[in-house]
Amino acid sequence: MSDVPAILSARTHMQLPGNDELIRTMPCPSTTAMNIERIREEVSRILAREDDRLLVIVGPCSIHDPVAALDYAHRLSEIKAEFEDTLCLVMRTYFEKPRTTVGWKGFVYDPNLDGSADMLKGLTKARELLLNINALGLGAATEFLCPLNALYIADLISWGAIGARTTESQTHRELASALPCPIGFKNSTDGNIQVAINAIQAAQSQQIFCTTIRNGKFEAIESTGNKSCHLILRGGRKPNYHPEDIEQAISQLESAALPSGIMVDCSHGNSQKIHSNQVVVAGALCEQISTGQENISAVMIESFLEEGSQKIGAKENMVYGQSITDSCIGWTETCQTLDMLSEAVVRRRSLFTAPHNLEIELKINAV
Ligand SMILES: O=C[C@H](O)[C@H](O)COP(=O)(O)O
Ligand SMILES: C=C(OP(=O)(O)O)C(=O)O
Repeated sequence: MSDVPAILSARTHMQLPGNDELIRTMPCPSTTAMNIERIREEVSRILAREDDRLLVIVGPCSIHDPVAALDYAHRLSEIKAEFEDTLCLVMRTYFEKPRTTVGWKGFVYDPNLDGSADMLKGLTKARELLLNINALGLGAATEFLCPLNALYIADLISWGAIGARTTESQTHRELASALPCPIGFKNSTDGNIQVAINAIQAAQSQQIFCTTIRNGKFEAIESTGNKSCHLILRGGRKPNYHPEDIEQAISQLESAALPSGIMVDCSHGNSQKIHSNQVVVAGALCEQISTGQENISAVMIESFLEEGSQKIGAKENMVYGQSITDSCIGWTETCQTLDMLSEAVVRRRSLFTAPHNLEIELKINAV
């Protein structure tokens, strides 16, 4: 007979190691840790508008196949240097998916895609993939959804999101207040941006909350407060990437005395979940950036090797490098979109620097 009182109506699915135990067996090498720290600082500076480049969080809607994800990471790291002067590229590596009702909850929950829910494998393979991606010198971005799962990977993340469905959650704001990387809060699914602004204020503050970080034991911890938090406009009932939406967001941020560097998500409510619309949204952002909109500091793009999406099916029938959650733009459109964003940054820069030959700068960047 168990001496533990029945607290939850649940039974053990599988035992998991503590986060510190997994990290001890799969440590982050010190050179990688230093690089992650450097990328976090770069990202923070861009969001604080101390660096006029654009942060671009780009990659699949979700990770489901680590081989295809690493393949994508190789491609991204190869073109990263080309854009270094205008764009800071960080790869989306989303291992957990928030669901409107139910559905596949992501790689850490179900890496075999068959409902067997081998979370030990999911957490281990997620960490392995992050170590491999970071070893390429490429930063990784993720959505922090389960506050406990976060503890297994947060040391390998350069930028994190709190999603539209959890921005209003106190638990997530507490977690964000302790996370070691810049965090973006999305507006809610109906388009309310005030909840994200409230979240930024909460996450910037010191918070005391319960978690486990050592030997699987729980403790109350006191966070420092995360000063590098920002707003993500992801659209809602209607898109919110137009100039008047950006102005409205700036005014609400300024009223709350918060820094006004904004990320715009080209997908989700802004694309109305039609992947090709992401290019249209990016084009509209480029128009604003080129004409001097300085508050657009970052964009998010859902992109994978192949455009579109597919349903989970028999392994042999699945398309390599295609999303199994929201549909993504493909690699060719991704490169074209990055070119367009880069050019917009050059044009914006030219508006704020001493007169010079813009055409020459654009040519130099294109080489
Ligand atoms: O980004 C992915 C999805 O938009 C998010 O997980 C919600 O998906 P769902 O509405 O299909 O559950
Ligand atoms: C789920 C996501 O976004 P949102 O929270 O905006 O729906 C996402 O970026 O994968």
